[in-house]
This record gives sequence, structure tokens and C-alpha cells, in this order.
Amino acid sequence: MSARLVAGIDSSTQSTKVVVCDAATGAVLRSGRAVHPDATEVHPDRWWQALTEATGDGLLEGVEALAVGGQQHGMVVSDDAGSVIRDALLWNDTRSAPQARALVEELGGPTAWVEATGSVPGASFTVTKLRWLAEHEPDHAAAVASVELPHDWLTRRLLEGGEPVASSVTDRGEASGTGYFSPATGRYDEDRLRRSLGHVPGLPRVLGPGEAAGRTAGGMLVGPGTGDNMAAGLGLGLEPGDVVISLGTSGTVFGRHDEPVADPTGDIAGFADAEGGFLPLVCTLNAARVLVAAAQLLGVDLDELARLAGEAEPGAGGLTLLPYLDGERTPNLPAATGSLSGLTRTSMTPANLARAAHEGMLCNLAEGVDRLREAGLDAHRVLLIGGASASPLVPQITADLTGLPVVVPAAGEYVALGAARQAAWVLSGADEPPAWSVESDSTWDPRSDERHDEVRGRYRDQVALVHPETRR
Ligand SMILES: Nc1ncnc2c1ncn2[C@@H]1O[C@H](COP(=O)(O)OP(=O)(O)O)[C@@H](O)[C@H]1O
Ligand SMILES: O=C(CO)[C@@H](O)[C@H](O)COP(=O)(O)O
Repeated sequence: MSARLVAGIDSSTQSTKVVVCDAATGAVLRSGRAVHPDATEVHPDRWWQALTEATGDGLLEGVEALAVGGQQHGMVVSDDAGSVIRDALLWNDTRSAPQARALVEELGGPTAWVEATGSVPGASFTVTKLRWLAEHEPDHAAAVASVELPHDWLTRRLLEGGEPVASSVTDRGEASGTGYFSPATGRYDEDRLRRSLGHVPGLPRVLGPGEAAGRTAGGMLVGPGTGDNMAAGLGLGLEPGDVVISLGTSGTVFGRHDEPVADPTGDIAGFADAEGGFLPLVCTLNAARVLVAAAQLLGVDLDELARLAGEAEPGAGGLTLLPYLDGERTPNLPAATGSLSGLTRTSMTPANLARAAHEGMLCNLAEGVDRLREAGLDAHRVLLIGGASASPLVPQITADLTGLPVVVPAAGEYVALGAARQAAWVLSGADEPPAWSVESDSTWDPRSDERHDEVRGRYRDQVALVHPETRR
């Protein structure tokens, strides 16, 4: 008997990736990908074009069900005809930082926000982008009849001409990144929405995990979809003690939790996951592209960057890079720039610069692991995913700086795989997702060396020195 096929779509910041899997085992049978524009505001049609390109040449032939995992938070606003009003503002667009500060202050401060929505909204959160729209483009704001996030919009497009269960749908995971939804109660917060946009627009219906969103015109069953980090969690089949570090455009650190996590400092976002639980998460704005920028500076490719960094000793000869090249989200420094310190005639070598780029990026994420532990999450091992997990050096430095064993799971595209697992879940009609196994590539154990503690300490000292406003 031939396998039943499901597909998972990862529409993330830099690209769309699609995997077609055996619904029973999760084995990846086919895959496709296409790039997105490099911008922080993008017309959603560009994601649709990328999806069309990635699934060209019959990639979806024989597929019975599919689902979308999408970059979180992006603001897609449509008019009463369902047409997109302006380019979507993405999660990494920091223009709404002043609106974020104002909303937090106006609506009761950080603790009130955490109680109502699970998170203290920074510029990434949709609610702050809506306030920006109301202040800067009032005609556009007045025309907004519905607000969706990237995966909601793509799911609606997939269902066009088919049989959608509602005019627009989402899930708890995605909705928990809006800033106008409570992951604890599962309800939208219309007051916060009115206070940001000026009126309450139409919102996607929040489907349960494993609940079908409808059928495409071609008859494929469509899952509710979710945010890309939630999809990765589902694809990895997280166990207690697993902490994920994802090194894509964003750096994220997260784990599953049965209870909501409330962090009024704003470092941890109290998201929902794609299985009915919670996904506390720390997100940085600067991850894989720090290595890309360092490679460009040194005039080398990523393999050579890793080789050079491997030549340097831990500690990069005293160089410390604060890698806030695109501003930063955690710590909350949206207007920050990167800085490099510790330069001497001896330390200023290509190898030390390459090493400092790796250490700076990973120190910020190791801080995220510490924040999750302080919030009560067990951390026994790190599962390392995302584009930069392919680097030959990143897994070992991650192990050294977090003090945890690091596993790089074998299959690679865990957001797409999680979306496919959700599609298989919907197809099965079962109460639980199918039990797909995750193969590990290799494990890197942390090496004991006092220089690793010294690197972490120097990084913290430098943050406090250059950005004293982050001191608690
Ligand atoms: N071997 C590598 N070392 C470091 N970075 C890499 C490597 N391979 C890919 N990348 C980077 O990973 C990023 C893409 O990661 P990905 O997780 O697909 O991002 P996103 O999901 O945000 O679109 C790109 O910036 C790419 O240059
Ligand atoms: O904003 C967040 C998490 O809150 C980001 O993680 C986005 O979801 C984008 O993810 P990548 O494209 O970097 O995977």
C-alpha cells in the first residue's frame, strides 16, 4: 500500500520551505524552497509567490493534507473586500518601538500586560504595529476590516475557492504573539485592540490543535497552522528538559511548559504552543545574519568564517561583540547598534573577529536559556535548529557557553516538519498528533574551561557598560 502524504509549509522571514512527508512515519519524501525579499515590510503576495514557486513541478501531487507554520507577529491588514491594504510589517520591523512603550504605560504597565496577554509587548508584537498604523497612516487604519498574521493570511489563500470553516482562522500559538489575545483564557482582548487601532476589526477564528481549517479547492485538508516556533516545537516532539535554540533570522530559545509563564521584565514571551500547552520563548533580533555580516566583513564564506573562528582560542583574544546589528529585542534595545570592544594590535585578527561574532551571537542566546531556567523550566539539553545550526562550529560553542549538551536533530527543517505533523494529525482525526520519531545527528558535550565563564561574564559586563538602561 502506498504511503498517505501530508505537506508542511514554513513561511519564515527569509524563505518558504515545504516538505512532503509520509503521514504515518514523518519520513521526508520531497521538499522545495524559494526565497523572500530581504525587507522588514513585505507584500503578502510575495509569500504566495514563494509558496507557488516552492511547490512547483508537482511537489504537492498526491498530498492529502497540509498546514502552514509562519513567521510570527507580522501585521497583515485587509479591507472589507479582503484585499491587503499595505505591505505587512514584519516581526523584525522596529518602527513601532515608541508605540510599544506608550501602550505598556497606558494600559497598566508590564504586570497588567503579562496578566492579560502573557507578554509585555515590544515592537515585534502586532498590537504595537496597529498603533503605529493608526498614528502614521490613519486612512489605512480606518479602512482595516480584518487583521491577520502571515500564516493566517496564507491559510486563507490556500482555502480560496475551497471549503473554509470560517472566513479566516488561526490557532492559539499564533494568536499569542498578537498582544491582544490571552493564551491563558484563549480569548481575544478587544479593548487592547480598540486602544491600538481605534476600532475592533474582524479577527481569525482560533481553532483548536488538530482542528481542520477546511479543504482547498483541490480537496486537500488544511490544518489550523501556527507560528514558526510553535511548529518547530511540534516537529521536534519536545520532552520536559528540552530547550530549543533556533538560529535563523531570529534567535529563539524556548521549551514546552504545562502552565503559562509570566515574566513582567518582558524577556520571556508567554506564548501558547500548538498542542494546547505553553511555549515560553526568548527572542533575539540578531542570529544567523550576525555570522553572515561577519563573513562579509572578512571577505570569506560561512565555511571559512567557521574555520577562522576555530583557529582562535575561546574568548577571541579579549574581543567582545555585542551583536545588535538590527537593533535588539532581548535585551529590549530596538535602536541599538552593534559594538566591538577589546581591540589591541594583538587581538585584532580575522580569527578573533570571526570567533567574537560566534560568541557574541551565542552569549545573547545563552542569556535566554538562563532566563527560562530562572522561570522554572528544566534544561537538560539544547536542541539546535535553524540555518546556522549547520555550521561546524556553532554546536560546540553553544554547548560551551550554555554548559548543556547540544543535539542537532537530523532532519533539518523542523518548522515545515511540525506543520506537516499537524497536517497528519488533522488527517488522522485523532486526539493526539502522530508519533513521529526525531533522529539526532550528533551530540556536543560542554567542555570544561574557565574561559567560557569569562566570555559570558565579559559579555554581561559589556552590555551593562554600553547599555546601562538594561541594568535591573
Ligand atoms: N553553515 C551556516 N553557518 C551559518 N549560517 C548559516 C549556515 N547555513 C545557513 N546559514 C544562515 O541561516 C539563515 C537562514 O536560516 P533559516 O532558519 O532558514 O531562517 P528563517 O527561518 O529566519 O528564514 C541565513 O541567514 C543563512 O545565511
Ligand atoms: O518573532 C519571532 C518570535 O517571537 C521570530 O522567531 C519570528 O517568528 C521569525 O522567525 P524566523 O524567521 O527567524 O525563524
